[in-house]
Amino acid sequence: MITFKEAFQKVLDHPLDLGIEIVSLIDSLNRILAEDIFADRDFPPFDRATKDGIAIQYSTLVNDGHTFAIEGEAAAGGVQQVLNDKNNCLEVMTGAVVPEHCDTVVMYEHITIDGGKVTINEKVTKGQNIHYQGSDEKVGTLLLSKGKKISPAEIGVMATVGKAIVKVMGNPKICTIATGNELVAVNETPEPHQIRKSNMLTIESALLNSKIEASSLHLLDDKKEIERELKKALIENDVLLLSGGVSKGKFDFIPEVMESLGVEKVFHRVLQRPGKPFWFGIHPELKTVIFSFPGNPVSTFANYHLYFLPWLQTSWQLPLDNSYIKLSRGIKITRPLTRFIQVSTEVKEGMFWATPVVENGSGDLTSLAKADGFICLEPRTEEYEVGEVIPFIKTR
Ligand SMILES: Nc1nc2c(c(=O)[nH]1)N[C@H]1C(S)=C(S)[C@@H](COP(=O)(O)OP(=O)(O)OC[C@H]3O[C@@H](n4cnc5c(N)ncnc54)[C@H](O)[C@@H]3O)O[C@H]1N2
Ligand code: MOO
Repeated sequence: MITFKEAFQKVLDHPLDLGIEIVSLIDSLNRILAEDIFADRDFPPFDRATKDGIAIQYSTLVNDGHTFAIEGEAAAGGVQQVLNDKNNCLEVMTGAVVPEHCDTVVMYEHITIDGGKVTINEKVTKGQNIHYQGSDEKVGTLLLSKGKKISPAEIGVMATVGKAIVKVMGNPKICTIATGNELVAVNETPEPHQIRKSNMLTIESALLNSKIEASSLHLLDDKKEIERELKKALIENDVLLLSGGVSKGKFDFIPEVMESLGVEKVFHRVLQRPGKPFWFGIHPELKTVIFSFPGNPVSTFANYHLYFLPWLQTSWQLPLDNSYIKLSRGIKITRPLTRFIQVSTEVKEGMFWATPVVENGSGDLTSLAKADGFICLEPRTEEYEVGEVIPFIKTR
């Protein structure tokens, strides 16, 4: 059996080229940007008034007690106005182009208007209340780099530079496959010996967090059916995510069927808990990548986060996330398995701390809802101490 570190590396050694997709701006949310985004003009694109009030020429203020006649008004969305007489002012609205010959804006709260004449009541600084053209970014500046995850903030930036369509990293075509005769649909009432299938809905919803829509299959423990369905699935998809049927049971057909269909086993079984009977392979001609996770719900969930998500990051040519957390309780981990322990997290004195959740093994799927992630503990002779900083895999 190989170690977790070896298995992890082998998975990362088999990335797929997922290409690039072109999507509408709004559909790019939560996708990975596949192009650099530049400023198409100066930001802001003109000297912009930042207050509602009047625009004046500052030099006029040297005459104490000067009052300004109102020449007209400048509204946001209107072309630039011109102040004809420097002794006058123009009313100006936030977002309007600062009128020609004006260099200062005074807000309404600081002036009095009486009979069409304006008196300024507060000290004025030359240039106040103007957001100067190009003071945020100059035309041609790189605003967003390829590889960035697109959040609503990036959508706003791309909208302002006129990106109606966006290049994003391609998604793999994925089929999630549940196996086992004991499984019934969520809307069915299980017989006493049956359970509802939950693993693949967990995985399908996790994929939606990465904006990937997957198809799904349920295979009964019938070798012929498994063979027939997997053959099709291997051709039609880039990735298969399976759950169940990979340990030692008489009906655990997945590894042998995969190999009979020409899938190359990269490894089977890893020195880890949960998730030990994980089977990973690739079809050398079809290039399909197969993650066959152990069926216990915590094992499927753990291995999705431990292996599939880093594989996806690598296929998208992104760096891997490395998170660490402090341990709130001492733990002893003996050889030979790497342990992934479900923890809840809390912030104390500005640091994140992890506390193991109460759980009942890898079949206890209710424990998933108590945890914020897994801590990764390698076996070692000394106990892990309170306050020790350890790797953390976030799951929410
Ligand atoms: N003799 C051995 N037995 C087992 C070993 C072993 O090394 N030797 N490993 C154990 C470990 S660890 C795990 S994990 C499981 C994994 O077994 P399989 O991958 O073959 O999974 P199944 O037997 O099909 O299912 C296990 C368990 O999970 C439930 N399950 C399966 N699919 C779903 C689903 N889609 N939704 C909800 N629950 C699901 C299934 O009903 C079983 O209870 O093997 C141990 N045995
Ligand atoms: O993969 Mo198993 O998770 O150790 O129950």
